[in-house]
Amino acid sequence: GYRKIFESVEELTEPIPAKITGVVPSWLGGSLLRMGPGLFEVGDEPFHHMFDGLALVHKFDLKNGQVTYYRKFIRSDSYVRAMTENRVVITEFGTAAYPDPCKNIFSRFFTYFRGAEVTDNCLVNIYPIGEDFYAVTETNYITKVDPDSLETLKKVDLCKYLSVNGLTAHPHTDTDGTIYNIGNCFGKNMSLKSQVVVQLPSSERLKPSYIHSFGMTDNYFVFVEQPVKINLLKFLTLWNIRGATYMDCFESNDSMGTLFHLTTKDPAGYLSSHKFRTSAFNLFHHINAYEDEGYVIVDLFFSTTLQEDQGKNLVSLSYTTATAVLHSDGTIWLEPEVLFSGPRQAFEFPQINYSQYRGKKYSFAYGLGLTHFIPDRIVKLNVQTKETWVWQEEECYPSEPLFVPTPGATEEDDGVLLSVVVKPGAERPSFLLILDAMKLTELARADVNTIIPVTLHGTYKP
Ligand SMILES: CCCCCCCCCCCCCCCC(=O)OC/C=C(C)/C=C/C=C(C)/C=C/C1=C(C)CCCC1(C)C
Ligand SMILES: [Fe+2]
Repeated sequence: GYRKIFESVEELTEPIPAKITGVVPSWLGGSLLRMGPGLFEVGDEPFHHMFDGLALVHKFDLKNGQVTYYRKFIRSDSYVRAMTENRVVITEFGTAAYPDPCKNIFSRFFTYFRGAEVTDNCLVNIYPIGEDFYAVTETNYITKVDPDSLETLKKVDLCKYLSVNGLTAHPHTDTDGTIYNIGNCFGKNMSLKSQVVVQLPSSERLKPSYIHSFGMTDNYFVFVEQPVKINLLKFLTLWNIRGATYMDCFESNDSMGTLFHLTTKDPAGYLSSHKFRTSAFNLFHHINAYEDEGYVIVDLFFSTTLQEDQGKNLVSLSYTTATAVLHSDGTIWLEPEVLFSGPRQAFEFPQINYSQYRGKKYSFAYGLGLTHFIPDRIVKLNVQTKETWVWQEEECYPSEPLFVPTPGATEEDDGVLLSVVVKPGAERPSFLLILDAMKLTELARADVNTIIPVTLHGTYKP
């Protein structure tokens, strides 16, 4: 059944009404916007990686207890040119584009020397910058989208404002509206066209680490330099080679372990003089980070083999078994406290009550539970007590749950969780699920008569 969420669909010409079961809270008025792949092949050419399909933006509108669903393909260059030429024209993360066989040898020769084009297939996330909404991937191209009509408005090249080769799809928004993000700059000079708060030299100059997200507290940024590396020499040489993709430039450094960098957030940002290290792990998503009693606590999802280290533990916080041991070479070795783990089980795509608890001491993380990489449940985790709650239903494939607080709420988990669930065998095979975030019980579902392919991340626009 889960294969259905990786199959191509058509966009809609107008919003379709959903059939409501249960009661949608009367205060819940707004739009849930989500991004994901929607076309998994072009003509007879398949995309080879599950996150390569062409970007589809989805919207559930909630108003007066009623719900509608709408979706449109983003008119990125990746999409428009694929539709025009009926083949994959721009190389995606794990899918190579081949030169047009109809072009003569001279124009193929010039395409070769112009280099391959960087993808603008913004399927990973959609978030607001001021009043506007941008669909993003991890390259320098972001795409402005009308959140009402879902029309593609314009492609923006961030290289015009910043010296970055790419940046994460997970920026942080501060209480004053400032948006912080982290990107890789492969050249030496950072441009001053936008404010650079802090620069972190890569521990291997020609092999920066892959970064998918970062942590932010009131005063610090947390950057985890993981052993998943982008080999720049491979990147430069492979780029023009037939059949090569971004994925081919990735490699693993088996000896470096993982480095934590702590930097201050003020405009004269500086790096902590301590080097924090731990065993090798692979990281996509930070959950939250905060300061407490002079410590910075960092919660994240990762996969690793844990080690124990001997020495005096510098952590005296009463509520954690995480340790930090000072070594004679001046580095501090970190060992985590495990909040959740299970064989073949993952807890990923984390969300919190972001507007009120980002960077603050908090209790609740919500996420997608996966079994063997198949998303099959929604999980709530109390990161202080390790208590968990689960929502699960037979043959159902949910998406990352977004937390929306009840207006005027005083409790951290007073609100709802919104998740797009696909139930392939059902008469109406997808629904927007609205859960009570406290108990993880169902308040309502809004069934639609179309399959909704996998979505990665999104935003709730009140
Ligand atoms: C929702 C359920 C899905 C089920 C799948 C199971 C997943 C298992 C859990 C894993 C954790 C989730 C990870 C999510 C990762 C994600 O969002 O992936 C999407 C990322 C994309 C499409 C990244 C694209 C990055 C590109 C094109 C980067 C290009 C670059 C380089 C590699 C080096 C040079 C710079 C540049 C051009 C930026
Ligand atoms: Fe992500």
